Amino acid sequence: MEQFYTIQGEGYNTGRAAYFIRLGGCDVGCVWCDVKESWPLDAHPRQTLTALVDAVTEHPGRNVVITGGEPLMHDLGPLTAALRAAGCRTWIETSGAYPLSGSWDWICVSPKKFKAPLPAVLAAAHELKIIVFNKSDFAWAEQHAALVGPDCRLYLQPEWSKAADMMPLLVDYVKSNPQWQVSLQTHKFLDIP
Ligand SMILES: C[S@@+](CC[C@H](N)C(=O)[O-])C[C@H]1O[C@@H](n2cnc3c(N)ncnc32)[C@H](O)[C@@H]1O
Ligand SMILES: Nc1nc2[nH]cc(C(=O)O)c2c(=O)[nH]1
Ligand code: SF4
Ligand SMILES: [Mg+2]
Repeated sequence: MEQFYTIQGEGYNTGRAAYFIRLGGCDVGCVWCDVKESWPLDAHPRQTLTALVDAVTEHPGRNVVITGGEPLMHDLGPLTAALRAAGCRTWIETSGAYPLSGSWDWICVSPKKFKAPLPAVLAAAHELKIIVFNKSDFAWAEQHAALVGPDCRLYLQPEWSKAADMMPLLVDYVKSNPQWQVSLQTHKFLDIP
């Protein structure tokens, strides 16, 4: 759908330069999704792997984030193999609702109520990023934290439109439950893609 070289705004890799490849297609249906234009599967132009990798390597950064839409609706084996062959690190942003494909250096799973994450994807996560939209989401976050591996990093990220209301609760929650960290969508404050 789109591609851009920017700074990873969220989660564990916040602040690192990264090339983003946003793949079209998502049927998860989050009411608050900040990229609903990505939902149609076939509305976006197709590109060859060679063209994509060439575009990535025009920039000095070698971190590549595959996002969407829901990127795991596609078989990501060929894309991640081509990126790794070009010396890139492969990172994914996924809801976990579809089976894992591809080879990954960093897997961020952000599970959704609208379409449950698969246990195997949660088990493979390096990072669990829960979007906090209302106060019931803390208990929901703990249910998912029980399903990830022992070394998985745990993040609570406010839903953008509710951030002002939820931040005080989120701060108190992390102070009381320090296994969790706060993640903010810092690119939105920086006004970059
Ligand atoms: C647009 S999604 C694409 C990847 C994948 N479909 C997913 O949901 O993880 C990228 C990240 O943005 C988060 N996100 C989407 N809309 C948001 C919003 N309104 N506020 C905060 N985070 C949001 C998602 O939870 C996910 O972690
Ligand atoms: N800068 C920046 N960081 C991000 N981290 C996750 C994003 C996404 O939409 O997947 C995103 C994004 O859209 N922009
Ligand atoms: S799973 Fe991701 S892309 Fe799909 S609707 Fe939810 S936030 Fe948007
Ligand atoms: Mg985004």
